[in-house]
Amino acid sequence: MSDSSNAPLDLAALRQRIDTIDSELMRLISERADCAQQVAHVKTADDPDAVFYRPEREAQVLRRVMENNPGPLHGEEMARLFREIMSACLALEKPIKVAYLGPEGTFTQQAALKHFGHSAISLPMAAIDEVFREVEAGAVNYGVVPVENSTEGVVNNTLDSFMDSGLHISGEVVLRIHHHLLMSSVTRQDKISRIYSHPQSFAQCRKWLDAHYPHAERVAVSSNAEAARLVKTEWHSAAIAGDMAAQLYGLDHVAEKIEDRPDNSTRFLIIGNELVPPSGTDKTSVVVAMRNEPGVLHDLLEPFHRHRVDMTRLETRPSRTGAWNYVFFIDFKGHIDQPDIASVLAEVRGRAQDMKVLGSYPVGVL
Ligand SMILES: C=C(O[C@@H]1C=C(C(=O)O)C=C[C@H]1O)C(=O)O
Repeated sequence: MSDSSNAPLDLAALRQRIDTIDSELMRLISERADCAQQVAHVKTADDPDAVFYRPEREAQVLRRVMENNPGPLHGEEMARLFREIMSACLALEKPIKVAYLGPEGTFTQQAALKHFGHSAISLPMAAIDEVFREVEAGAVNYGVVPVENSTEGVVNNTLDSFMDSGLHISGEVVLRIHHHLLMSSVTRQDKISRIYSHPQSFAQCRKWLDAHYPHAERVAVSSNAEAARLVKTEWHSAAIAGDMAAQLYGLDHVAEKIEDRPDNSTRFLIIGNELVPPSGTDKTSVVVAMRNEPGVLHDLLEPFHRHRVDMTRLETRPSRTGAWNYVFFIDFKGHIDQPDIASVLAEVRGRAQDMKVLGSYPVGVL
């Protein structure tokens, strides 16, 4: 390495090796795409209306990639590459159509692309219930909606939409949420007196704002992407939004990663029409209605405890109909096809006024 006269020769040799590897990679990816196409033909031979996309199979592929990854690339990075290869392979048959809580540039769009890859067609919707409606109407294959944030808690609109819907959960995706203070080319950085953002983002950056912009007016808008759009024309305004919105509207960073908690993350759900077979590492979500009587919470939780089922979340929502007094949203590890899970659910159903399985789905891989 000390002999610098060798460097150009080494560089040329290395580049030649990379070119050879790329050709081989291309041949292998094409062979894989050809295989995936053949799988699609097998599926349609059995059933002309077969869905090509298989969430449980994709989760297995990605888990295998992460387990077998030899490095030096990080496992998640390698899985992201395979995520895109699978997405492109699937799109050869028919690109998957996904509705998400818009507008363009939201974290929900970022979650949709993280889950389905960039070959999916993603369509922005104005509200969470519109995402549900679009999937129910069959206009899209899947929907993506936020369900909980590690700092701010549950997204009530999403839980409420499940109460009225027959849709199932077919997946989850967790996204690290980084907020930035952004300005446009017309903003005068020393004169920022108004900051636009979504109320959840303001809440997630409250301490930072109190410390750095205590006197700026905080204007709540319907999404971070909308906030980013607004600052394009206002010289005294800035926006709090994420990378996607910053890129979409060509904004510059005044300050990066201003969220109060470094582990700030949001969990999104994928909603669709089908129940998903087991992938090996799954989660189940149910909604249970109980009478408003003493001891109901204990009655509800006791079977989970006795069967040693690992509960990952419990949310309570007030019922919106007279018949449902208390509504609990419960997430736990396992799949409804497993006998132990089936017996817990049978017991819970016996104690509840009503119970609906929202879905069993692969634990988020990426
Ligand atoms: C190829 C298949 O169909 C689709 C494509 C996949 C892939 O490219 O690996 C995986 C699952 C499906 O979404 C399959 O079911 O195996």
